[in-house]
Amino acid sequence: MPGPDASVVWAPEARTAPGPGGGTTLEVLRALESGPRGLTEAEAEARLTHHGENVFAGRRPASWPRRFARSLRDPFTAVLLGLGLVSAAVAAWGTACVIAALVTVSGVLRATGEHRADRSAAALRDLVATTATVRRRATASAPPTARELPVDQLVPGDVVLLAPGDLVPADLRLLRATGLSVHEAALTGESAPAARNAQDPCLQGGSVVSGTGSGVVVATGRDTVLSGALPTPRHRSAPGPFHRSVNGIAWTLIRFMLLVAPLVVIAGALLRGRGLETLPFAVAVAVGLTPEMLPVIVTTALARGAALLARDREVIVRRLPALHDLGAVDTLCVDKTGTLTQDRPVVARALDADGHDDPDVLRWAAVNALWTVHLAELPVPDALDEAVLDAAEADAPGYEAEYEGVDALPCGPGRRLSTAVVRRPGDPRFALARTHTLVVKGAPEDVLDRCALAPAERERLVHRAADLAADGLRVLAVARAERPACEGPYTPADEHGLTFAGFVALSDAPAPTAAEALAELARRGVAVKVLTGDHPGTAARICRDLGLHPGAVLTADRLDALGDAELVRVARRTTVFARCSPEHKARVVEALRAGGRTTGFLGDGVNDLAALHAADVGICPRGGVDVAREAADVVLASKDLTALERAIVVGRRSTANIGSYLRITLSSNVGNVIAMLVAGLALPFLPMLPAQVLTQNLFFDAAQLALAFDDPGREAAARPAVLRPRALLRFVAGFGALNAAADLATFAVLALTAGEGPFHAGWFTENLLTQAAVMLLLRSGAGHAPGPLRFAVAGLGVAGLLLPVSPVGAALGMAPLSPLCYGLVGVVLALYGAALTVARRGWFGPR
Ligand SMILES: Nc1ncnc2c1ncn2[C@@H]1O[C@H](COP(=O)(O)OP(=O)(O)OP(=O)(O)O)[C@@H](O)[C@H]1O
Repeated sequence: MPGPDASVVWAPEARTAPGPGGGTTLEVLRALESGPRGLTEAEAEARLTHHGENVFAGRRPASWPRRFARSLRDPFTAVLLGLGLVSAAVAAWGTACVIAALVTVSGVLRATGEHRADRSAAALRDLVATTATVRRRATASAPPTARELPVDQLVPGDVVLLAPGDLVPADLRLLRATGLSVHEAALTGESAPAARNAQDPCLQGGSVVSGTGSGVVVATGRDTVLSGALPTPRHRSAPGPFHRSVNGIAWTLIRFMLLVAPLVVIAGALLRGRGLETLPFAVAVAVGLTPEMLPVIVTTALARGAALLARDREVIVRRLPALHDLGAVDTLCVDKTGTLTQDRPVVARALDADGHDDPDVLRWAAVNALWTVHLAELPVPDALDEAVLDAAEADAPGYEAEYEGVDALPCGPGRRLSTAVVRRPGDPRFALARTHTLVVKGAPEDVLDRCALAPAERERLVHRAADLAADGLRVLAVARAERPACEGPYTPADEHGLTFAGFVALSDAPAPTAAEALAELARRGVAVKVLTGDHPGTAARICRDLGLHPGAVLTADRLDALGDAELVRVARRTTVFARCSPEHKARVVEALRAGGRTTGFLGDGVNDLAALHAADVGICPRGGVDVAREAADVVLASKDLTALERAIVVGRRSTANIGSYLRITLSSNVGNVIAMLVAGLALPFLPMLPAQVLTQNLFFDAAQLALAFDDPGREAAARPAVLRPRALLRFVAGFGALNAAADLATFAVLALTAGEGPFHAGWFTENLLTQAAVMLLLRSGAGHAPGPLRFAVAGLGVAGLLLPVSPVGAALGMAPLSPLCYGLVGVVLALYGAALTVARRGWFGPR
């Protein structure tokens, strides 16, 4: 039997298939002027200057002009531009110019906002920047040391060490590999991980699923295969809740606008015998409907929320829309270990098959832990192994010297046991003549399945494990087998016919803030589901201790028996899912989403990757493995539910402000449009000239930017916040009708008391003042409006009163109003304000 390094090969002469750095490994190293000991710091620095940073081409932030150009592709802007072209075609230059101004202002604001948001997001991303373990030397003669380095600092020739959960940071040629398997879905679309051996190429973008290895960097940055193959990083294909809502609203409005413009022209022609001269007015009416500031408000509100969360560095939002989606989350899936518990397990008992304390069981568990940690070269020992080793140091001293390791089969995604193959120390020349001992520890069901046991005895032991688990203990079964020493590496097929040794039970105390955070999440309408790899009994007990009613626990084997449709129903009412593999976690998340739940998933391991991708919002603690952090939309400073709950609140508040904007702008705009359509047909002249409509629109838009800075009040964070197109349209229909009534009353009053010029002025004033009132009364917040909002509302009012009597007003075709008209408009406004207050109470309830 070969020694511990049986599967480790460094074969410099071996030839490989073409790939990064063709030729033998030795040739590659020579060409790169490097070696297995890595570069010196000075060499690396010089290469960094020469090759530039190792930044993935698809991740470079877009430039400002590109962002501006992209903002023109937004559906609203496209419609505005279309309307501008129609105006220019009929030589309505005033309308065309104002539309051009609107498009430019909204595009500049949006591009600038996004640019700034992206810059600060990039700075935040740096806080969670992925690092690689690189082997470098201080000087040519110094010994190599492994250290963590931000991935962008890697250069060709660097020697990188790989471990489970690492992202392959650049294109590599592998020098060593121990049971290394790499997932390269981003490159190959292949969902199963592929085994990688020494000399193989290993491409940037892959993620290490299991095993360890080292490789020399052959290409970085733009030169990697991934940069050449994929211009943009892979992301979820289905739109998230945010895009679904915004798209729904946008398309309803666009359909309405496209209907309104021709309707105005046709109605004008049929009822008033007007010709194409109504077209600019029709265009202005359609423009009046457009919430063209929506992208700007969205970016500002979300960027502000994200900045707020990042201030104390507790939560980092990697994709702005994810903040909205976080506020929309109504179901949060978490694991148990490290989230509900502290992940500091301590051995509580070691028992034999009859339930008597037995230090021998601990000793075997420690032999297993010591040699799996050692031989599998795990970057950090698993917490369970560490606990076993700590306990054995005190209670079973001297176990380290009794055996030496031969091979190890560690735990991995979906594998709930570990095996160490050991032998008595001695002269390795006689190794073949002697025996090897397989020492296995792991989940009781999995270990007992591999033991030679009568069914009744197996059943008895399963129950004993369940009893321990019901006390909230984590339970590991320990077993072993003596085998004649053999050649070749051991495989899971060797794990059979074992002799059961006993159980090690470990306690893991609940996380101190978990109970409070769970209660707070429940109060805020978030259903928490626990998806754990652990025993159902342990999970249920921890949940109960934390005040989370576990109900009937669904174990993975029962989950497997359910069809997709059935799982949708069962997942909704189940709180704890136990013995989950990575696939089970992803399947549960998908079932919850299919059942209409907006689902967040908190996970930090390689095991969690599929579920992080499947969720509406993937959440990972900063200490999670690289691949999990890269897959996550939101990164937490620690695996802390309290910080997550705070982030949900901020997400909801941002959404509430976006909702305020949509409610206010749409109900006011729809009211205006209805009134203008009716008045346009009833009056011998156009109720407002196109330039007047567009000017008031410009003022209203500018003022509404302040809504991104509103305080939406406590109510806004009480329930999951989603922009629901239907509810919004109901609101807009009701409040739009009220607004139209106020406008029509103003028309009636002005038509009876004023000529065309004062009529326009009267309506302009009334319009801006009603809009100011709507901003104050229809916002989400109930308390005092914050400074920016008060300032914007006051500005709108002042513009409404002063502009018509100023030279600008005259240039726009307005003439001053008589005091009587002011008085009458004032009465209409007072009545509107009162009606709005009553209607608001009806909609929002008393506040
Ligand atoms: N180092 C280990 N040695 C032996 N068995 C292990 C080891 N680590 C985990 N296991 C077994 O695998 C099971 C699943 O582990 P996994 O890491 O998937 O989930 P977990 O840590 O128990 O729970 P959670 O999913 O809530 O984090 C454990 O309950 C345990 O039985």
